[in-house]
Amino acid sequence: MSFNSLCMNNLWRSAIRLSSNAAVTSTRLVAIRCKRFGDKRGELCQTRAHSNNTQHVSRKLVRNGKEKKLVVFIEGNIASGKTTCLEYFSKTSNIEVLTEPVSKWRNVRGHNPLGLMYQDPTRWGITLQTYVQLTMLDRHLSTMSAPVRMMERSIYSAKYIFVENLFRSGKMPEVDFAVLSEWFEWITQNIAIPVDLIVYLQSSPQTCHERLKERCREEEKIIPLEYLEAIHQLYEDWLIKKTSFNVPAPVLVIPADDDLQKMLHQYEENREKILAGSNV
Ligand SMILES: Nc1ncnc2c1ncn2[C@@H]1O[C@H](COP(=O)(O)OP(=O)(O)O)[C@@H](O)[C@H]1O
Ligand SMILES: Nc1ccn([C@H]2C[C@H](O)[C@@H](COP(=O)(O)O)O2)c(=O)n1
Repeated sequence: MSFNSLCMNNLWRSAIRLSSNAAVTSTRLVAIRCKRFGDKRGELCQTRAHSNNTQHVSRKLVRNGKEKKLVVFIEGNIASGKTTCLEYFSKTSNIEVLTEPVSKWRNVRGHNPLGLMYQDPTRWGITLQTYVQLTMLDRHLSTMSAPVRMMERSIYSAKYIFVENLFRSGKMPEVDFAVLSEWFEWITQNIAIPVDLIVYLQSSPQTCHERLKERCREEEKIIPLEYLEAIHQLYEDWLIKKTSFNVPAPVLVIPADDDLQKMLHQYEENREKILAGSNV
């Protein structure tokens, strides 16, 4: 038996010994280690780590006949209505909602990297995006407290949309982009980021601009329509055309230009699909 196989066997054995309460955390740790050992069988590792009664069913895991937890990312442009959507679903029992940690981005030990980035993206883009990457990873790896997790954006959109936009628009130096890319690649190659479905709130940049002005977040007052158009295009290429970057889960598109009442109706219509982690 090779050294790697020996280590993998020991890891599985110790993971199975862990209590079921620690299942999510242990799955994560084992998945991380599987990747570190160059093992491509991340899903198999997860299955074995859960328990002897675990079986793998399509993209989901079931344990003792019960469905494993489901993770849904809510993606979309700035002010497209992601937080409002999450607030709506947070009223449902059994759904855990994680909003973006914007308050951290506005205040890290008394500094405001979000505000600094909008004032001078070339100087502070790397600072904000490094912190976004860390705080999003922390969100992804936190222990789930409900069967369904709905999470605002992801480490993927941070890189594929926001970092990419800074770089393409000439506002991020090549060296900063290279360092962030190395970090991102290391993280995504070594750590399993659970996701079952991406819900894309597809709104026009004009609608977002109106809503952004209405929300009136101090740091965002200087955002022009062109910025939202660039973010929109990157989202479309990633999640609709699927021509730019890897899409880590099926995508459910919800048109998001309608007024609040109609949007709530649409969320209700899509509730079953979302809770099933399905885009059909
Ligand atoms: N369907 C809607 N129609 C009109 N205004 C909306 C709608 N959804 C959200 N808003 C408002 O638009 C602003 C941005 O919404 P928010 O949910 O914070 O967006 P995001 O989280 O995507 O940035 C908020 O002031 C919110 O009250
Ligand atoms: N990787 C990221 C993620 C978000 N931002 C900015 C965009 C907004 O000003 C703010 C929060 O976004 P919202 O939830 O309102 O869509 O953070 C960024 O610059 N980089």
